[in-house]
Amino acid sequence: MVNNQEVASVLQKVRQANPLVHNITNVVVTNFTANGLLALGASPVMAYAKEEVADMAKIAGALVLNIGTLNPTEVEAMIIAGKEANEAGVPVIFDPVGAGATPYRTETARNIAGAVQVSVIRGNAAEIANTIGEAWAIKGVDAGEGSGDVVSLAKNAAKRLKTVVAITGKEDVVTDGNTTYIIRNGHPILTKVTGTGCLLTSVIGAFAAVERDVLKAAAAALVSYGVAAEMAAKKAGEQGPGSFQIAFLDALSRVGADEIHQYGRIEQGE
Ligand SMILES: Nc1ncnc2c1ncn2[C@@H]1O[C@H](COP(=O)(O)OP(=O)(O)OP(=O)(O)O)[C@@H](O)[C@H]1O
Ligand SMILES: Cc1ncsc1CCO
Ligand SMILES: [Mg+2]
Repeated sequence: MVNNQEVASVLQKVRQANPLVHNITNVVVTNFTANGLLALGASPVMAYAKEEVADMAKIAGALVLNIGTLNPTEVEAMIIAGKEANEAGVPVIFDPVGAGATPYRTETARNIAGAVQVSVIRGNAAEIANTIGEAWAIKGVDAGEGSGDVVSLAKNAAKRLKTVVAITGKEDVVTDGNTTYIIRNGHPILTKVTGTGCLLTSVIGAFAAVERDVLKAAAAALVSYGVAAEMAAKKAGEQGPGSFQIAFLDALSRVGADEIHQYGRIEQGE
């Protein structure tokens, strides 16, 4: 059972270990992702060339693959890096950005999930549904009243892909198919800053680099990230998304055991 105490302890391990996180990510969020990982206490690197991704991936603590602005050259590099990470026992975290939006994206998400053993896949409900080829009604995306559906979707995806699945939104659901946690942290203003989902995927990478129990690592990342967002929203949310983005980077560097114990809202689901 992952509780706030365990969340705080994995967060502390990230700060102590300063893990190297290799990101092959999209051009929109690159800088924000690097700064977010630095603020948290991890060590980001972006490397894309197929000539070097295998060498980088095998020395990293985690590899993050994100198809937000995909192209064939980059996808080829992602698969090379992913396979090398698998060989080296480096956890691979996958963000199927926009799966379902175009056939190329959907196919690529499925190809990557098939070719690489992914430790965690993180996306919104529509992206996860499209990655496993399940129909998904938009009205179920807001986890409010539809959270039961999100839980079943997450469990199905975990069983089909044999991986931990994190579906984020108003509430976050994370499951390995057997054990499920619901996290009720975060703030709606996160949806007004681009790349907050992508940075979260990389933050899961930092946590997975220091904690072998992948479900625990992912749950701890979701709680820490959501609590940091609440701290930032309190400080700067009223001023708007620009101030919030900066306050959020600050909060990622400040969030610690005290805040996790005070604000962390994680519970075990069915
Ligand atoms: N309505 C909401 N209330 C509180 N937190 C939210 C809400 N919507 C999203 N979040 C939080 O925002 C973060 C990003 O999740 P989201 O589901 O928006 O990712 P995403 O769709 O991949 O985003 P993007 O592609 O824009 O980066 C998560 O921490 C999630 O919990
Ligand atoms: C806006 C946007 N377009 C492709 S990726 C991206 C960043 C959010 O994932
Ligand atoms: Mg996203």
